Amino acid sequence: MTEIIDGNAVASDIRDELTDAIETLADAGSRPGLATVLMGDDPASQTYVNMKQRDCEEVGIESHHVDVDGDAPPEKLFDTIANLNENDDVHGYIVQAPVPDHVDYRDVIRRVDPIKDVDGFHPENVGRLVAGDARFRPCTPHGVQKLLESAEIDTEGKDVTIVGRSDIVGKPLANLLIQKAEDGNATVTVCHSRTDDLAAKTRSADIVVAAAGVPELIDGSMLEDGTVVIDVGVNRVDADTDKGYELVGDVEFESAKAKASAITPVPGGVGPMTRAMLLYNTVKAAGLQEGIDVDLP
Ligand SMILES: Nc1nc2c(c(=O)[nH]1)N[C@@H](CN(C=O)c1ccc(C(=O)N[C@@H](CCC(=O)O)C(=O)O)cc1)CN2
Repeated sequence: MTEIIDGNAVASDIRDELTDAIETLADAGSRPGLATVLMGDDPASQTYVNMKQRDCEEVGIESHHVDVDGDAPPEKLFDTIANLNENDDVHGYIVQAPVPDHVDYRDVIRRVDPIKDVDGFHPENVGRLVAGDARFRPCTPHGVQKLLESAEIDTEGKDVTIVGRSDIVGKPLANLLIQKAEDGNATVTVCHSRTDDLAAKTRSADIVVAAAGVPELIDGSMLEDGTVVIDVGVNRVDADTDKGYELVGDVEFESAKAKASAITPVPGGVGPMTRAMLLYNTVKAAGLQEGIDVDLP
């Protein structure tokens, strides 16, 4: 029987456990604050930002939000960032990606105070992660690690093929999984759009992480029996539904499930974990800035 790894359930457990840490902060007179910044009106980004705010409310994190006009000059976004860096009520914030084409996301990230960079994207935090001393693990890779742990899937000595080399998922996840750590010690192959014979790389893996942003790129014919399949993709494809689209992963679920020993669904797999780990990083940021020790799950 193939195990379906339930990201909604694991994320809910993490939110419950974070509540204790949030109480510790409250006892010491502090309430963690998270701000989301959205430039433009990308519908998927609006959904994610709304969900992040709802998650904050559920666990007792104060949420703030700033909308920046999609046609505004980059300086408008940089001013918003400067204000958030100075705002003591905001312990962490994220600038939702993607930003409009006329803004270079790297210019944005460099301006975020690294201690408030709860996405873990600032070069200082990337450097720390690569050096094995992560301050904030990026939310999706950390969520993938927590999902594997929840399903008791050990990465030690395993061959992991990551399909996708993004700064948000592929690169940081590869770095985390090769680390000398209980949730690392894997042998990692990172594939991308120029990889020759992708199927050979996925077939040779114990664990496949699909994070290419290409709907149903990986199907069962590309997997050996018993592979663990983690699907990071959340793609909106046109469909005859109320919303006019349906959510599809980077994995063709039914054929992959027939081969996999365990698999994450879309929706309800990695997505909710990305949001839960953002709450985790926010609580961690609040503890660091307030000088309060908090127990994190
Ligand atoms: N600043 C950032 N921008 C982006 C990140 C990020 O980590 N930081 N990651 C992705 C998108 N993402 C986070 O914002 C994200 C993706 C998916 C979900 C999610 O909960 N998905 C649900 C379905 C939601 C729906 O109904 O559409 C699921 O998979 O079950 C949350 C966050 C890009 N940008």
